Amino acid sequence: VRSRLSGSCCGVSGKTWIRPGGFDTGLKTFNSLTKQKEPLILAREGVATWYSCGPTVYDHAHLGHACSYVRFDILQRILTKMFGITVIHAMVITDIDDKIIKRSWEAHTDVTLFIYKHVFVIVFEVIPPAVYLRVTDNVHHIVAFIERIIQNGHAYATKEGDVFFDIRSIGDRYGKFGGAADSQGEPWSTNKRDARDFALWKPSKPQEPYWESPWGRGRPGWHIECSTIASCITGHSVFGSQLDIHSGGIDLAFPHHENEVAQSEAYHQCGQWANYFLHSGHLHLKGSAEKMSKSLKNYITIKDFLQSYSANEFRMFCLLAKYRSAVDYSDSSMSQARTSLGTISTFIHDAQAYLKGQLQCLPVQEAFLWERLAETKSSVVKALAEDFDTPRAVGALMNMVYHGNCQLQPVSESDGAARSPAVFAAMISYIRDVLDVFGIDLLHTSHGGNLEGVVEQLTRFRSEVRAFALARQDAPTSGSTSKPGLFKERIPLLKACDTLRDGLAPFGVLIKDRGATSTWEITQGKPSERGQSVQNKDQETSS
Ligand SMILES: Nc1ncnc2c1ncn2[C@@H]1O[C@H](COP(=O)(O)OP(=O)(O)OP(=O)(O)O)[C@@H](O)[C@H]1O
Ligand SMILES: [Zn+2]
Repeated sequence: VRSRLSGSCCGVSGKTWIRPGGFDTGLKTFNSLTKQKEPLILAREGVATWYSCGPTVYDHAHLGHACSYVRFDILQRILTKMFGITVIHAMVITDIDDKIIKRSWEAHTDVTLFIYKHVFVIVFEVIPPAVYLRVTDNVHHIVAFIERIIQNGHAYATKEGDVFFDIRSIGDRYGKFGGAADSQGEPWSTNKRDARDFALWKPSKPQEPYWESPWGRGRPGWHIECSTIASCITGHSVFGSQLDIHSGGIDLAFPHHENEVAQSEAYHQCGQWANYFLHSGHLHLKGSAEKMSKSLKNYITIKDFLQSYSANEFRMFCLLAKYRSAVDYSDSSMSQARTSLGTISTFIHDAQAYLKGQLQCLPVQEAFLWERLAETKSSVVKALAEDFDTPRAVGALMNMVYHGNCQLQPVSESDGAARSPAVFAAMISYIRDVLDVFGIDLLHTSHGGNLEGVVEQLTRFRSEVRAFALARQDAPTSGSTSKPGLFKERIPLLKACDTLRDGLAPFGVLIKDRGATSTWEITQGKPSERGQSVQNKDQETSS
């Protein structure tokens, strides 16, 4: 039940988090500002304003970046598709900073946006933000933002053309993310009033790109772009002085988010700018204490990853750990993700075969399965409402799949036993809905859209040939010594059917012969593994 709560964030001193006024979503989320789970209360009913610091990826995008974007994409999809909350997501594209300048600015300004759109949005199907905003398109707003902070008494210009944020001016409000209040964020400059003061504006060196400003030619500091762009775009207030959710990797909490908060609250003269900070844990190579990172050169590129696994499998890998926790990347964790997806996919295909009457089964405990479905639905919602607990939600789904599988006990002759197609149809639909919330599309394969139709036709043809080859000879006439059995001359046809089945397995097409009928599915694993699993499991017609 959503309710209007009273409360105000302005005029607050110190680091105390103020429960926002607005609409209680009924969800709980871990807030880095309080280091505990809090009720998620939004300023406007059914709408979440969400700002995320954009990528700073200039060359090889690595799996750590994908981990961060896919995890937050999953969270946003849950809010939207499970809880009906419209997410307004704005993202800044950093197209000017020290690293870009070093790499020849002109050539690299749009690389980050290109990578984001092509790698994360297209390959990993991350929903793009409502707006991407380039820093270089917004420098005049950044200048105006800094001017206001100076007017409000929270920043100062030096004669060298720097502008620094004045940390002492906000007293004990600096250090909202805890533990880092004494750290020295940027290199010491004799022009600073306090070692912790950080640059809002930097004078440009010769040969560097620059913009005109009241403090001379220069360019924005690192943190100011986010505060400005989240707060006001083209003269209008986008999120205004209040933002519901701000997200980023845990490495960004200090100093970046700390400084964003200081600047924004100094600009808006409010005590609480962003109400919730969501930080995701890092991706590590298994056994490594360090996160996967460009500078440590301990990364796996997206290109290399896609040689072995699919984007769907990576999403499942992300779902199997909580978004806040650090995760280990390894072949075994990826194979766990692959197995989970494979189990779901096989169940869907088997249940479909049952629906079509291709799979004859023992009578099903239908009421029991309806109960499992209802229980799963409520467990999934509960898990996701509790700080987006995706591993628990996937666990509930897998449990339902397990029970569904247990009830699909194939028999060669059904003898007209009662059938329960509706409950299986409902389970399939529900699984698809949940996977859709998570952004996983089981039908989506790299083979292109027509493969399903081709496999269907091929399997049908093969089934007819097999049925013909499996036909039994008439019972021998009395006095004859020969037994009824297969027509000898048709055995090569049966062998050809086996060869076709085994030959398609390495391409991810898994045909299963079930008595006289056959079912098929398209699997998503690596060719070698798919081949193996088929060889091991399914040799019944050759025997
Ligand atoms: N290993 C990782 N796991 C999860 N998120 C990551 C990882 N590495 C980077 N990110 C996230 O990706 C975004 C871009 O990070 P960044 O460009 O700093 O990557 P990086 O490889 O760590 O680079 P550098 O080594 O130069 O710091 C940030 O939001 C950051 O939190
Ligand atoms: Zn930022």
